[in-house]
Amino acid sequence: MPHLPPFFSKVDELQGKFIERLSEAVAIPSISSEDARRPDVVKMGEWLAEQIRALGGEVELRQLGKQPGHEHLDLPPVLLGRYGSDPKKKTVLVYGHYDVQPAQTSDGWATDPFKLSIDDKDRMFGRGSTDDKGPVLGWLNAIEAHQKAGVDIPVNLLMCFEGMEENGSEGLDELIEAEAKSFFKDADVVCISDNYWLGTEKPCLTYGVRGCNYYSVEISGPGQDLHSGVYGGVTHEPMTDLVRIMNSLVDPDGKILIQGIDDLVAPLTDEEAALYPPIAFTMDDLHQSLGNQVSIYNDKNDALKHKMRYPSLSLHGIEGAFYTPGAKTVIPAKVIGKFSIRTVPNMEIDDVTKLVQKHVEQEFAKLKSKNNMKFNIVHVGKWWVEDPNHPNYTGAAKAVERVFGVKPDMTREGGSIPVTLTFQAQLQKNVLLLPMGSSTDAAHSINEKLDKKNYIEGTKLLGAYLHYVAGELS
Ligand SMILES: C[C@H](N)C(=O)N[C@@H](Cc1c[nH]cn1)C(=O)O
Ligand SMILES: [Zn+2]
Ligand SMILES: [Zn+2]
Repeated sequence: MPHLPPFFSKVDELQGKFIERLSEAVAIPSISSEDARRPDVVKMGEWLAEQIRALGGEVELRQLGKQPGHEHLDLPPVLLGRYGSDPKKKTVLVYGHYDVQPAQTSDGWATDPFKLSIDDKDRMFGRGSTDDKGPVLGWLNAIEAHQKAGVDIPVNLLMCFEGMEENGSEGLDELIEAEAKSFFKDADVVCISDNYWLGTEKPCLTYGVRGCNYYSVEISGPGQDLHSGVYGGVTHEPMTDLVRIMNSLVDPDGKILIQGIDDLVAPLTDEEAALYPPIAFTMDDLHQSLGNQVSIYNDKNDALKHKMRYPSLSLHGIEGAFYTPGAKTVIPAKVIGKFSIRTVPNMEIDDVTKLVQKHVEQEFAKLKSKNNMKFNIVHVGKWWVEDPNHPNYTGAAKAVERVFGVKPDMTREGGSIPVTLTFQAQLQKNVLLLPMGSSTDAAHSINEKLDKKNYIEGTKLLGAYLHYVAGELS
């Protein structure tokens, strides 16, 4: 691969510009789950489109109409881009997302979440730095470094960047289905950079994700919030009901308490169990990324299995609860509890939902409360597992070895990327997850960051992958 050294040198030379590009992106608070931020999500899509056009790519911002259930809101557009259309070359479809999770300084951030701040260890802090603005910009950086180094990109690139990934990817499945035989028809393989290494030193290739079924339980009763001194003891309290229901879902050791859920999980075979011990992952890696020694399991292999191949149930929050500092003596009139289940093979979305709904209804009935309970499905997305012996993976493994000098670990991601399954099913093409960020990046959390090294070497990796996958596919 004689073209790679000049490309790598150009990436190093341009790193200041690439960091500036990330800094501009982080400054746009494109939070897809907050209605008031929707204009910023749109602005982010437009900014990205301009960046790609400036590099010579063709871009369409495809409008998706109104957001189901929020008809006052337009969905952010999906960016469909193309760079190169040489019929002699193979075509790689890359996907990423330009929306981010919510963030406020008051959540506990050490710096402004929407201002990229670089510390003395070259850690670049900012919402979206690792999830997923850094990796998305990695593709653009790779194009620019090729151009400026005078190195031809050996594949055509199709780009699909969405603005609703953190909010259920609304509208995307329909778009992919509609465009499978038109915009996406030339794709030979799919590559997604939107997950994380298991530790901080060793890259990985990821061939599976867990699904995510997200639910809410709404309990309402009194006509308005009440004074707990005047009405405490004489009314059924929505919060008391809700806390009981939420408490019934999962135990402190992470065991899901909903009857029938465990029966849906594919049994662990000896062959699969043998995959975990060789993975370069230690309990120290886990504790470092958790920020404390609070792991449920003491054994690395148990921890890996519960990250990758067993389901989990997490309690996320209670809307309507009194949560600010102080001691307000209120009885909230309506509260909405939110929780999700990360699903794994062979859990079908609807089977899980039926069990969860039945459980919640039974638990509420046990309370004999006069309040009202509503169970809602917020969004769902299925798990995905891919064949890691495909040229898409062998090409990526060679790129990792070239850039990092090690063979990658083969992992399954505990998080969810709903579009993986849609691409696999609709395009019938192999899908690869090629992460840029590390386990300590704190995606979705306060102080999210991307290490400068991961961003710059990750840009080299994405570029090198295009060369190696072209070789493997030809
Ligand atoms: C792994 C990916 N970067 C990610 O963060 N995905 C989200 C997707 C999601 C599902 N429900 C809401 N967002 C995740 O795993 O939480
Ligand atoms: Zn995310
Ligand atoms: Zn993401």
